Amino acid sequence: MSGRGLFITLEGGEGVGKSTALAHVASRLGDAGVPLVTTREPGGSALAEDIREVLLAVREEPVDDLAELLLMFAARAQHLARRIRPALEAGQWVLCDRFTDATYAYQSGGRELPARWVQQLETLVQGELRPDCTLLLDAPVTLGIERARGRGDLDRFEREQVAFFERVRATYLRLARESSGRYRVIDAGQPLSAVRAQLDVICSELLACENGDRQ
Ligand SMILES: Nc1ncnc2c1ncn2[C@@H]1O[C@H](COP(=O)(O)OP(=O)(O)OP(=O)(O)O)[C@@H](O)[C@H]1O
Ligand SMILES: Cc1cn([C@H]2C[C@H](O)[C@@H](COP(=O)(O)O)O2)c(=O)[nH]c1=O
Repeated sequence: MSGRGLFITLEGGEGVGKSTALAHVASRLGDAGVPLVTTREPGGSALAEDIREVLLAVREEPVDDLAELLLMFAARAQHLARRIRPALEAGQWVLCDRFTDATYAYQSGGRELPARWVQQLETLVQGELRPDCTLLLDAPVTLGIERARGRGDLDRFEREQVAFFERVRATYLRLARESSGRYRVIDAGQPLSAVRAQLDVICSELLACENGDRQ
């Protein structure tokens, strides 16, 4: 494949099914012969995974909101330098579980930090790079929390109040309306078979676009 690979991100609140969806999309694209890197944020490189541990750990000392925002972007800078940019430049597709839209949703929406701080850091850390396509898995907050709780111990974010997650969800839905060309919203409250069917349609569209570009 020539040229830069596609950069696809998966977003959504807690427990909506992003990891499950990512595995399905990766398998569909892999079957179609797409050279693919799957990864996640915060994390995706050794150092960024260390920062993830720091961010998700439940601790006595309250975490300052600005410190949290800066740690998210520190992890992202490393992830971009070590994994995402090299893969895209080599023509591979990158499928990433969360990216900067999560920072808008959680640190600006959830924590209520100014969105312009996120924008400034986005420009500094990413330059022009933005996802080509973002799959937003959307479901009622209580459903996602129920699914997340079914998995056991809760991390520092999963322990937030319902009102926090309602702000996260509202921010994601606003981003999807404002960037409707890039976003595909999936009703993640449906049974897995229906979610998979929606994902299959999106994969076919992405593959058709990419094949069209190459002809
Ligand atoms: N559409 C669905 N219907 C029912 N259960 C689902 C559905 N999608 C995912 N699940 C289940 O819900 C749980 C959470 O799914 P998953 O880990 O994929 O969510 P996630 O969005 O990646 O969560 P988190 O962001 O909290 O890590 C898993 O047990 C998964 O099997
Ligand atoms: C990238 C990013 C993530 N978060 C939060 C959102 C989640 O609660 C955790 C990551 O864990 P998950 O397994 O993906 O659910 O981190 C955030 O607050 N801001 C971000 O930019």
